[in-house]
Amino acid sequence: MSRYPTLRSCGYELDRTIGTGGFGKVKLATHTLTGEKVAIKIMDKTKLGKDLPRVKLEISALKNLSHPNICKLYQVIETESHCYVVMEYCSGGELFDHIVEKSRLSEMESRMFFRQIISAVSYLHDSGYAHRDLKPENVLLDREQNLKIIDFGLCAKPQGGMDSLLLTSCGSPTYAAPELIQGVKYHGSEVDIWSMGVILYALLCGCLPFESDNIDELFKKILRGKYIEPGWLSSGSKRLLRRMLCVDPLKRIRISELINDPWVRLGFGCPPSTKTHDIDRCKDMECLEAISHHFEIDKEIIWSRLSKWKYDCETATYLLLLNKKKNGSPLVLKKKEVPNQ
Ligand SMILES: O=C(Nc1ccc2c(c1)CCNCC2)c1ccc(-c2cn[nH]c2)cc1OCc1ccccc1
Repeated sequence: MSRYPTLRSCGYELDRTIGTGGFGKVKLATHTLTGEKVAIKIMDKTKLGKDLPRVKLEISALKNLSHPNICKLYQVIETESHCYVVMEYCSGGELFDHIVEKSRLSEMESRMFFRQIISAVSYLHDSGYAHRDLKPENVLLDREQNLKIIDFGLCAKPQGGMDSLLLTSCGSPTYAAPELIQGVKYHGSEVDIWSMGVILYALLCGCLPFESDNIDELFKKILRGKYIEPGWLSSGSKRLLRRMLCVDPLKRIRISELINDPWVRLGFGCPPSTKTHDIDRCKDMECLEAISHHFEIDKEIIWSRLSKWKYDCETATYLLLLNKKKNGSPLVLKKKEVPNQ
């Protein structure tokens, strides 16, 4: 008997566990109706304690965000004891493991990944959010090596907009900006730029710019902002890293400059895409037709419910059908097996 009967009754067949963290675990699963694979974050609410607000924050942020490089939310299922968050399947695993596997990436491969991060973070900031915990472990890859940012449990949506200051010291020290670890007021967008600089360094160098087993030593290194520039770095890479890993947030490169930086545009001739029209929020008649046919309900009635974006089983089915369409798979919904009498 499945340990999570709720998920089975909500139309998911669970597979193995692929990640565990402070929040709980992540299991692979298949959405029965569409046959699409998903990742389900399973959290025991009774054990979350102080982390419960982080989970709520991540869910509310993900409900407002729709971008090709941000891990998609499909459905949220809550019971008395558990919270299940059904997410996009990212079978390429962590960017971190990809870097370790190749020891370091070429400048062009680094640029290919880094442009996707710029695209996602630019969209995130334009939507009024700061991630505040950007690190290679929070960047996954899908099977086509498209990059997906995860874990918005520390993101912030400053009340007064992105120009207002934050104070909470959070995130992983290794990737945290000087002003964040100093406990002074900071701009969320500026700390994200610093963390992106640490990620770019990891991509190009295969190691981290600031490391120490001793937290005080680590803080000193970050506050000094001095790091090794390996001989293989091009002058363009070195210049960009210096502009991102700039201790003074006022002198640090801004996302608007980053988008148009010559290193970022090299070989592409254009800046990374910044605007994303919410393809997932568009009314797709083929997907609506497939759902309408399967449930024998009028398309307009289905759309009137879907357009409330409740992230329930109907939202999941619609978004996963959009996925199937994007992958060129037939838009067929599986008939529910009638248990043998
Ligand atoms: O689909 C996900 N992961 C995933 C799926 C398939 C495979 C692998 C990995 C690699 C291992 N070999 C098998 C293939 C996957 C999707 C979303 C999320 C997720 C979204 N918000 N939070 C977590 C987590 C996921 O992962 C587990 C994990 C990966 C890195 C840190 C922590 C957990």
